[in-house]
Amino acid sequence: MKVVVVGTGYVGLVTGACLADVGVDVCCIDIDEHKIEGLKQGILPIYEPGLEEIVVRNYKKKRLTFSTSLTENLKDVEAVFIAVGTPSTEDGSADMQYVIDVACEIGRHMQDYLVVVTKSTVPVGSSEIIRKTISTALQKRNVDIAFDMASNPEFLKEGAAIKDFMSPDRIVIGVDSDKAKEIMDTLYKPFLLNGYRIIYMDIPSAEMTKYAANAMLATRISFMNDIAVLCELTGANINHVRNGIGSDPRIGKKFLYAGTGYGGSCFPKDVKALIKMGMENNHRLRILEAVENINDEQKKILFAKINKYFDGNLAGKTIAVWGLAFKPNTDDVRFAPALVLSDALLKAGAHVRVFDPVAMEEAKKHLHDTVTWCNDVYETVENADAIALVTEWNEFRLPDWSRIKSLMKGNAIFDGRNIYDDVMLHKAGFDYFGIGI
Ligand SMILES: NC(=O)C1=CN([C@@H]2O[C@H](COP(=O)(O)OP(=O)(O)OC[C@H]3O[C@@H](n4cnc5c(N)ncnc54)[C@H](O)[C@@H]3O)[C@@H](O)[C@H]2O)C=CC1
Ligand SMILES: O=C(O)[C@H]1O[C@H](OP(=O)(O)OP(=O)(O)OC[C@H]2O[C@@H](n3ccc(=O)[nH]c3=O)[C@H](O)[C@@H]2O)[C@H](O)[C@@H](O)[C@@H]1O
Repeated sequence: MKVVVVGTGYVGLVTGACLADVGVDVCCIDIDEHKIEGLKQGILPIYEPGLEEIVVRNYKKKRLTFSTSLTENLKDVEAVFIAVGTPSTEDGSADMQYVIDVACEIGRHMQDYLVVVTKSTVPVGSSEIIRKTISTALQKRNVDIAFDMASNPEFLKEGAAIKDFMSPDRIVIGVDSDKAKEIMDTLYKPFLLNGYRIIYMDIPSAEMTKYAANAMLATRISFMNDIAVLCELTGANINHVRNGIGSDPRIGKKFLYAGTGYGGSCFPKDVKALIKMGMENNHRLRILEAVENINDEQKKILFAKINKYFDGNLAGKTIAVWGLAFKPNTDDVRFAPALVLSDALLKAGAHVRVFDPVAMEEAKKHLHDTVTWCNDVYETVENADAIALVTEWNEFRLPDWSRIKSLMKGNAIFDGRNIYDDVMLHKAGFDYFGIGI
């Protein structure tokens, strides 16, 4: 079986590599020549645990190939997965331009029947727009080639993408033809051996399912961040509250962690796009408006705590920032809370010393040059007045606190992810501040 995946980013590369790993003949396409050249040499454009091994193994076996040309790779293909970006436009809606470009290209060059699978996160109705775009291109060529659409939104998490793709909780597929269903069934059967389920539905429902899933998860996070603020004001502890409510199976334990706000390339943009979709349909999604507002506030919370601790006078203070990626196990810094914090600290006149185990190179593209880039946690804390833990990488969990204390000028720790034991740190002589505790 032969498929093409267009867009070789976090989703496209994982999709292509995992399909190749179960025996499918996959060609991954990207317009970024540098990315494609690197991949041919085994250099991955992203950090994702376990991905390199799968990419290299399948490239060597020639089941996985890379190209910048979709045109030359559409022959004998049964499905084309569209996995290009759909970032926010200025008004918050999803930018469909990259997806439409790919649709035009497919219409201009497809030879035989194939299924066009939308894997990018796209607003409801997009598959119809893609279908029309392809049909128009076929009409211009004066050819009559049949094709079907499928919506197959992706639910993987960065940092756990391989496991999420290989053993998914569920695979959602929207189709409106038996032929497309048959092809999607064949492609995904290898991932269903342990009883994992494909949920079939109509195409608009599949498109909406993706947004609703991300919006629900973002809502849980903003809800907990809001309760965390109230915990601090009333003397409760959000960690106990989380344990208390998470034990109710109707609520569940996951995605209840208060922190510095959700970041990443998806929750922020997908919440925005869903709000916009609501407005376009004369329906205000008031819960999501609150979710977004709370998140914007939460991203400022560590700065507010640090600023208060130093009585509003951060000029000349040195702050060590631990973690730059929007979450652990990724180098992705898109909409990362650490960038918001670092910028605010710099603006207030503080010296900012930063370290992240893998996201330093990515962060350099976004962060002001005046931060000091350090090689490890110990270097960041040299003469620091305070530490701000923003990303809960494993290696930040149990550092040598006495060494850290001896290297620091001050003794304040601001724990943006509630990973430290406050009692232990107080005993070790630190002033400790968490979120909602
Ligand atoms: N990052 C994630 O964890 C997840 C992302 N998604 C969705 O998947 C989509 C892709 O997201 P990412 O993989 O993060 O994006 P990304 O930005 O990492 O990768 C997109 C790739 O598409 C390429 N591209 C753009 N236009 C192209 C064209 N015309 N032809 C060929 N390649 C083209 C870009 O050069 C880039 O390499 C988005 O809609 C996103 O919302 C869904 C689930 C998870
Ligand atoms: O559409 C997408 O791109 C993906 O978005 C999220 O995945 P991802 O953004 O990679 O990472 P998450 O683990 O969901 O974390 C997102 C943000 O929420 C924060 N978070 C997460 C969980 C929590 O309890 N509290 C919390 O603040 C994280 O720190 C991070 O900043 C979803 O979890 C995926 O299912 C989805 O496919």
